[in-house]
Amino acid sequence: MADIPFELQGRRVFVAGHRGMVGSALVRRLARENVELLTLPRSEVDLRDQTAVNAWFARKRPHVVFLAAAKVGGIAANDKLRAEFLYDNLAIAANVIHAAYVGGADKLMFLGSSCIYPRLAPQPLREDSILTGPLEHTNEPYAIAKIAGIKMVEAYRSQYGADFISVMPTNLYGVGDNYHPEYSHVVAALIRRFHEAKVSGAKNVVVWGTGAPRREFLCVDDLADACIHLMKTYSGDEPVNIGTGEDITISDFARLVATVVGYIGGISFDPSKPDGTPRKLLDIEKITKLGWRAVTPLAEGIALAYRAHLDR
Ligand SMILES: NC(=O)C1=CN([C@@H]2O[C@H](COP(=O)(O)OP(=O)(O)OC[C@H]3O[C@@H](n4cnc5c(N)ncnc54)[C@H](OP(=O)(O)O)[C@@H]3O)[C@@H](O)[C@H]2O)C=CC1
Ligand SMILES: C[C@H]1O[C@H](OP(=O)(O)OP(=O)(O)OC[C@H]2O[C@@H](n3cnc4c(=O)[nH]c(N)nc43)[C@H](O)[C@@H]2O)[C@@H](O)[C@@H](O)C1=O
Repeated sequence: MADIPFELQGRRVFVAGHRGMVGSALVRRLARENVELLTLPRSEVDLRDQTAVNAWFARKRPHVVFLAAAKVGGIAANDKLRAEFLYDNLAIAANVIHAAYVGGADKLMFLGSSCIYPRLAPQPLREDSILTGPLEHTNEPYAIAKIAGIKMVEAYRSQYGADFISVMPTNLYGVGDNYHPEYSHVVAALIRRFHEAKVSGAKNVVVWGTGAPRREFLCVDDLADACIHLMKTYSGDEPVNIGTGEDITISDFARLVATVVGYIGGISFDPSKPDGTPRKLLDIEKITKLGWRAVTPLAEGIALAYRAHLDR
């Protein structure tokens, strides 16, 4: 088992998914760590391809792996592309975790998600509530694949003594988010919709669902900082939640985004669209005790994400 604190300096660090929102934030944050960064475009190796993944790991032998590659999307993408969310995420997790073990990586971090917890688990969601009840239907395939990744990490730790860990980020937003009109998460969807309404002078913007669900939102640059902190300081079986410890209803959140964007028209709700999990607030006691907390206030983070969206 590696010593704590774990040194990143001078090591070959592979960020899987470096072009994504999380992976690119990790690359920005790692620029302060004096590491040898390894990245791998999907055009070169599709991480679902076991043979290609094994060959790449055998050649490059990364010391450290951040597994931030995944098939990712908002509630509609998860609900409609159920086969892809299950297959892609199972294959990516299985291939990368196993290849990191065979290739002798010193440490690996697997990124799960707050949606792995049971739909009606007690709030705030503690790490030990995993597998204590039924999952939310809209993202069950994604959650099952992520739970398989978490269990691989646990099993490779216990059987092989590999220093692999899992983290559970809450809902993320920020630079590099996906603004697909149907398949994005709520933050990007609302930034885009309110901006387009402001520009066109539309009188109303429709927000999906009832507006009643509660979500916790974390800026991706805070998440990247938490991942580096945990890579250096945490080595344990249980996943670690990464969040702010605060949540907000979707209706209040929609008003906040409208204010940040400068949209002054009406807002209505479409209850024919799914609400998803009623509430997802992470218990952050563990990461707080490990010495980390989020620093970006929500309104400030949304303003930052909006500016980045306009600059694209
Ligand atoms: N966004 C969120 O709100 C949350 C995200 N997470 C987790 O964080 C991680 C990153 O998410 P995020 O950055 O938002 O997602 P993105 O969709 O922004 O990025 C995903 C990355 O994975 C890569 N990828 C996907 N499939 C493959 C494949 N078959 N082969 C190679 N590369 C692939 C993509 O490559 P390409 O650029 O070529 O498409 C992209 O770089 C995921 O594990 C996700 O579960 C957890 C909680 C919340
Ligand atoms: C990160 C997490 O992301 C997914 O879960 P989710 O938390 O439900 O994510 P979401 O951002 O898509 O929605 C949050 C809430 O917001 C409401 N909502 C309103 N209006 C829009 C809207 O326009 N788009 C979207 N997407 N949602 C909207 C929406 O109805 C829901 O009540 C998981 O599938 C899973 O993949 C996962 O890990």
